[in-house]
Amino acid sequence: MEVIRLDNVSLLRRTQEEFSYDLKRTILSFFEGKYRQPVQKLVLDEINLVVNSGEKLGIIGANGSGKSTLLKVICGILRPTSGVVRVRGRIAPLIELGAGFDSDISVIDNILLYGVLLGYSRKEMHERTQSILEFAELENYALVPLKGLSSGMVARLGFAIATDVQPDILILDEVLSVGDEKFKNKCKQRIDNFWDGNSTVLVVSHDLHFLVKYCNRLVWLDKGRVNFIGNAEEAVKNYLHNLTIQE
Ligand SMILES: Nc1ncnc2c1ncn2[C@@H]1O[C@H](COP(=O)(O)OP(=O)(O)OP(=O)(O)O)[C@@H](O)[C@H]1O
Repeated sequence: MEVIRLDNVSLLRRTQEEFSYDLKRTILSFFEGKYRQPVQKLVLDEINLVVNSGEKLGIIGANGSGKSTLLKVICGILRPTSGVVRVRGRIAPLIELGAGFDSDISVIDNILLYGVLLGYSRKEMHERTQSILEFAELENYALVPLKGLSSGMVARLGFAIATDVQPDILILDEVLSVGDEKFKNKCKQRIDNFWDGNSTVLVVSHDLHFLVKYCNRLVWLDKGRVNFIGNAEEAVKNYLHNLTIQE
Protein backbone atom coordinates (compact mmCIF):
# COMPACT_ATOMS: atom_id res chain seq x y z
CA MET A 1 0.00 0.00 0.00
CA GLU A 2 1.21 3.46 -0.94
CA VAL A 3 1.89 5.65 2.13
CA ILE A 4 3.86 8.54 0.63
CA ARG A 5 3.42 10.00 -2.82
CA LEU A 6 5.09 13.06 -4.31
CA ASP A 7 3.99 14.29 -7.73
CA ASN A 8 6.17 16.88 -9.48
CA VAL A 9 7.19 18.51 -6.20
CA SER A 10 9.36 21.62 -6.50
CA LEU A 11 10.47 24.10 -3.87
CA LEU A 12 11.98 27.53 -4.31
CA ARG A 13 13.75 29.11 -1.35
CA ARG A 14 15.41 32.44 -0.83
CA THR A 15 19.16 31.99 -0.67
CA GLN A 16 20.58 32.51 2.80
CA GLU A 17 22.73 35.53 1.98
CA GLU A 18 19.73 37.45 0.65
CA PHE A 19 17.57 36.43 3.55
CA SER A 20 17.08 39.29 6.00
CA TYR A 21 14.68 39.70 8.88
CA ASP A 22 15.75 43.34 9.22
CA LEU A 23 12.65 45.26 8.15
CA LYS A 24 14.25 48.68 8.82
CA ARG A 25 17.21 47.93 6.57
CA THR A 26 14.93 46.54 3.88
CA ILE A 27 12.77 49.72 3.90
CA LEU A 28 15.85 51.98 3.95
CA SER A 29 17.44 50.17 1.03
CA PHE A 30 14.16 50.58 -0.84
CA PHE A 31 14.22 54.42 -0.39
CA GLU A 32 17.92 54.55 -1.25
CA GLY A 33 17.17 52.71 -4.48
CA LYS A 34 19.42 49.85 -3.42
CA TYR A 35 16.71 47.28 -2.89
CA ARG A 36 17.30 44.02 -4.72
CA GLN A 37 14.73 41.31 -5.16
CA PRO A 38 15.80 38.35 -3.03
CA VAL A 39 17.43 35.65 -5.15
CA GLN A 40 15.55 32.37 -5.12
CA LYS A 41 17.02 28.95 -5.60
CA LEU A 42 15.31 25.81 -6.83
CA VAL A 43 16.02 23.50 -3.89
CA LEU A 44 13.74 20.65 -5.01
CA ASP A 45 13.17 20.18 -8.71
CA GLU A 46 10.19 18.16 -9.98
CA ILE A 47 10.48 15.28 -7.50
CA ASN A 48 8.34 12.20 -8.16
CA LEU A 49 8.43 9.54 -5.48
CA VAL A 50 6.24 6.71 -4.21
CA VAL A 51 6.97 4.90 -0.91
CA ASN A 52 5.07 1.78 0.09
CA SER A 53 4.06 0.70 3.57
CA GLY A 54 6.86 -0.99 5.52
CA GLU A 55 9.54 0.10 3.08
CA LYS A 56 12.92 1.32 4.38
CA LEU A 57 14.09 4.05 2.04
CA GLY A 58 17.46 5.78 2.25
CA ILE A 59 18.31 9.17 0.77
CA ILE A 60 21.84 10.02 -0.34
CA GLY A 61 23.48 12.98 -2.04
CA ALA A 62 26.15 15.64 -1.62
CA ASN A 63 25.88 18.42 0.95
CA GLY A 64 23.17 20.85 -0.08
CA SER A 65 21.56 18.46 -2.57
CA GLY A 66 18.16 18.78 -0.83
CA LYS A 67 17.93 15.66 1.36
CA SER A 68 16.78 17.39 4.56
CA THR A 69 14.51 19.67 2.57
CA LEU A 70 12.83 16.66 0.98
CA LEU A 71 12.17 15.16 4.42
CA LYS A 72 10.77 18.47 5.67
CA VAL A 73 8.39 18.66 2.71
CA ILE A 74 7.21 15.10 3.40
CA CYS A 75 6.64 15.92 7.10
CA GLY A 76 4.71 19.07 6.22
CA ILE A 77 7.28 21.39 7.84
CA LEU A 78 7.82 23.05 4.44
CA ARG A 79 5.16 23.52 1.78
CA PRO A 80 6.21 22.88 -1.82
CA THR A 81 6.05 25.77 -4.28
CA SER A 82 4.37 23.44 -6.75
CA GLY A 83 3.35 19.81 -6.94
CA VAL A 84 1.46 17.56 -4.55
CA VAL A 85 2.56 15.67 -1.42
CA ARG A 86 0.33 12.92 -0.04
CA VAL A 87 1.06 11.10 3.22
CA ARG A 88 -1.05 8.38 4.81
CA GLY A 89 -0.56 7.60 8.51
CA ARG A 90 1.07 9.09 11.59
CA ILE A 91 4.49 10.48 10.95
CA ALA A 92 7.25 10.99 13.53
CA PRO A 93 9.98 13.28 12.27
CA LEU A 94 13.38 12.93 13.92
CA ILE A 95 14.81 16.04 12.35
CA GLU A 96 16.80 18.61 14.32
CA LEU A 97 15.95 16.93 17.62
CA GLY A 98 14.42 19.33 20.07
CA ALA A 99 13.68 22.05 17.51
CA GLY A 100 10.09 22.32 18.79
CA PHE A 101 11.04 22.71 22.46
CA ASP A 102 10.56 25.74 24.72
CA SER A 103 13.62 26.24 26.93
CA ASP A 104 11.77 28.19 29.65
CA ILE A 105 9.23 25.52 30.55
CA SER A 106 9.79 22.25 32.40
CA VAL A 107 10.79 18.93 30.87
CA ILE A 108 7.32 17.50 31.54
CA ASP A 109 5.57 20.46 29.89
CA ASN A 110 7.90 20.10 26.91
CA ILE A 111 6.90 16.45 26.57
CA LEU A 112 3.25 17.50 26.38
CA LEU A 113 3.99 20.35 23.97
CA TYR A 114 6.18 18.28 21.65
CA GLY A 115 3.69 15.40 21.65
CA VAL A 116 0.86 17.74 20.70
CA LEU A 117 3.06 19.16 17.91
CA LEU A 118 3.47 15.59 16.63
CA GLY A 119 -0.32 15.24 16.56
CA TYR A 120 -0.99 13.33 19.80
CA SER A 121 -3.59 14.33 22.40
CA ARG A 122 -2.64 15.74 25.82
CA LYS A 123 -4.25 12.72 27.49
CA GLU A 124 -2.20 10.34 25.38
CA MET A 125 0.99 12.26 26.19
CA HIS A 126 0.17 12.32 29.95
CA GLU A 127 0.00 8.53 29.83
CA ARG A 128 3.35 8.30 28.07
CA THR A 129 5.26 10.85 30.17
CA GLN A 130 6.74 8.32 32.58
CA SER A 131 8.06 5.94 29.93
CA ILE A 132 9.54 8.88 28.00
CA LEU A 133 11.32 10.20 31.11
CA GLU A 134 12.62 6.72 31.87
CA PHE A 135 13.94 6.10 28.37
CA ALA A 136 15.61 9.52 28.27
CA GLU A 137 16.97 8.85 31.81
CA LEU A 138 15.60 12.21 32.92
CA GLU A 139 13.27 11.15 35.77
CA ASN A 140 15.11 13.48 38.15
CA TYR A 141 14.76 16.42 35.78
CA ALA A 142 10.99 16.24 35.20
CA LEU A 143 10.25 19.65 36.74
CA VAL A 144 13.49 21.38 35.72
CA PRO A 145 13.23 24.06 32.98
CA LEU A 146 14.69 22.71 29.76
CA LYS A 147 17.45 25.35 29.78
CA GLY A 148 18.92 23.51 32.79
CA LEU A 149 19.69 20.45 30.62
CA SER A 150 22.80 19.77 28.54
CA SER A 151 22.37 19.66 24.74
CA GLY A 152 22.88 15.87 24.80
CA MET A 153 20.06 15.54 27.34
CA VAL A 154 17.77 17.66 25.15
CA ALA A 155 18.55 15.45 22.14
CA ARG A 156 17.82 12.36 24.26
CA LEU A 157 14.48 13.83 25.26
CA GLY A 158 13.59 14.59 21.62
CA PHE A 159 14.50 11.07 20.56
CA ALA A 160 12.57 9.51 23.47
CA ILE A 161 9.37 11.44 22.67
CA ALA A 162 9.38 10.87 18.92
CA THR A 163 10.05 7.14 19.25
CA ASP A 164 7.90 6.38 22.31
CA VAL A 165 4.84 6.90 20.20
CA GLN A 166 4.48 4.23 17.53
CA PRO A 167 4.48 6.11 14.25
CA ASP A 168 3.44 4.58 10.94
CA ILE A 169 6.22 6.53 9.30
CA LEU A 170 9.53 7.31 10.96
CA ILE A 171 11.72 10.02 9.46
CA LEU A 172 15.39 10.00 10.47
CA ASP A 173 17.72 12.82 9.50
CA GLU A 174 21.27 11.98 10.60
CA VAL A 175 20.09 11.37 14.15
CA LEU A 176 21.44 7.87 14.65
CA SER A 177 24.22 9.06 16.93
CA VAL A 178 22.41 10.84 19.77
CA GLY A 179 23.95 11.07 23.26
CA ASP A 180 26.77 9.07 24.83
CA GLU A 181 27.76 5.47 23.95
CA LYS A 182 25.33 3.88 26.40
CA PHE A 183 22.42 5.92 25.11
CA LYS A 184 23.44 5.28 21.48
CA ASN A 185 23.02 1.54 22.06
CA LYS A 186 19.55 2.10 23.50
CA CYS A 187 18.62 4.21 20.48
CA LYS A 188 19.93 1.56 18.14
CA GLN A 189 17.75 -1.09 19.78
CA ARG A 190 14.70 1.10 19.47
CA ILE A 191 15.44 1.85 15.84
CA ASP A 192 15.95 -1.88 15.22
CA ASN A 193 12.39 -2.43 16.47
CA PHE A 194 11.09 -0.01 13.86
CA TRP A 195 13.17 -1.77 11.25
CA ASP A 196 11.82 -5.18 12.16
CA GLY A 197 8.24 -3.94 12.47
CA ASN A 198 5.75 -2.61 9.95
CA SER A 199 6.81 1.04 10.15
CA THR A 200 7.85 2.79 6.99
CA VAL A 201 11.26 4.40 7.52
CA LEU A 202 12.88 7.23 5.57
CA VAL A 203 16.47 7.85 6.48
CA VAL A 204 18.99 10.47 5.39
CA SER A 205 22.58 9.53 6.09
CA HIS A 206 26.10 9.93 4.78
CA ASP A 207 26.87 6.44 6.17
CA LEU A 208 26.61 4.46 2.93
CA HIS A 209 27.44 1.10 4.59
CA PHE A 210 24.56 1.56 6.98
CA LEU A 211 22.17 2.43 4.16
CA VAL A 212 23.15 -0.55 1.98
CA LYS A 213 22.74 -2.85 4.98
CA TYR A 214 19.38 -1.53 6.17
CA CYS A 215 17.51 -0.05 3.19
CA ASN A 216 15.50 -1.72 0.43
CA ARG A 217 15.89 1.21 -1.93
CA LEU A 218 17.86 4.44 -2.13
CA VAL A 219 17.11 7.78 -3.67
CA TRP A 220 20.13 9.74 -4.88
CA LEU A 221 19.51 13.46 -4.96
CA ASP A 222 21.69 15.77 -6.99
CA LYS A 223 21.06 19.54 -6.93
CA GLY A 224 17.45 19.00 -5.93
CA ARG A 225 16.71 16.40 -8.61
CA VAL A 226 16.32 12.64 -8.34
CA ASN A 227 19.37 11.26 -10.11
CA PHE A 228 18.68 7.61 -9.35
CA ILE A 229 16.11 5.61 -7.47
CA GLY A 230 16.28 1.86 -6.95
CA ASN A 231 18.44 -0.93 -5.56
CA ALA A 232 20.62 0.33 -2.68
CA GLU A 233 23.93 -1.21 -3.85
CA GLU A 234 23.45 0.04 -7.37
CA ALA A 235 22.62 3.53 -6.12
CA VAL A 236 25.78 3.70 -3.99
CA LYS A 237 27.90 2.34 -6.85
CA ASN A 238 26.59 5.00 -9.23
CA TYR A 239 26.95 7.72 -6.61
CA LEU A 240 30.57 6.81 -5.79
CA HIS A 241 31.44 6.44 -9.47
CA ASN A 242 30.07 9.92 -10.09
CA LEU A 243 32.20 11.31 -7.24
CA THR A 244 35.41 9.85 -8.72
CA ILE A 245 34.58 11.36 -12.13
CA GLN A 246 34.16 14.78 -10.51
CA GLU A 247 37.50 14.62 -8.64
N1 LIG B 1 16.43 27.88 5.79
C1 LIG B 1 16.86 27.91 4.54
N2 LIG B 1 16.62 28.99 3.76
C2 LIG B 1 17.05 29.02 2.49
N3 LIG B 1 17.74 28.03 1.88
C3 LIG B 1 18.00 26.95 2.61
C4 LIG B 1 17.59 26.82 3.97
N4 LIG B 1 18.01 25.62 4.44
C5 LIG B 1 18.66 25.02 3.41
N5 LIG B 1 18.66 25.82 2.32
C6 LIG B 1 19.28 25.52 1.01
O1 LIG B 1 18.60 24.41 0.44
C7 LIG B 1 19.52 23.58 -0.24
C8 LIG B 1 19.33 22.14 0.23
O2 LIG B 1 19.66 22.07 1.61
P1 LIG B 1 19.46 20.75 2.46
O3 LIG B 1 19.74 21.09 3.88
O4 LIG B 1 18.17 20.13 2.13
O5 LIG B 1 20.63 19.84 1.87
P2 LIG B 1 21.16 18.42 2.38
O6 LIG B 1 21.26 17.57 1.17
O7 LIG B 1 20.34 17.93 3.50
O8 LIG B 1 22.63 18.80 2.87
P3 LIG B 1 23.59 18.18 4.00
O9 LIG B 1 24.10 16.86 3.48
O10 LIG B 1 24.68 19.18 4.09
O11 LIG B 1 22.80 18.07 5.28
C9 LIG B 1 20.91 24.16 -0.01
O12 LIG B 1 21.29 24.88 -1.16
C10 LIG B 1 20.72 25.08 1.16
O13 LIG B 1 21.58 26.18 1.06
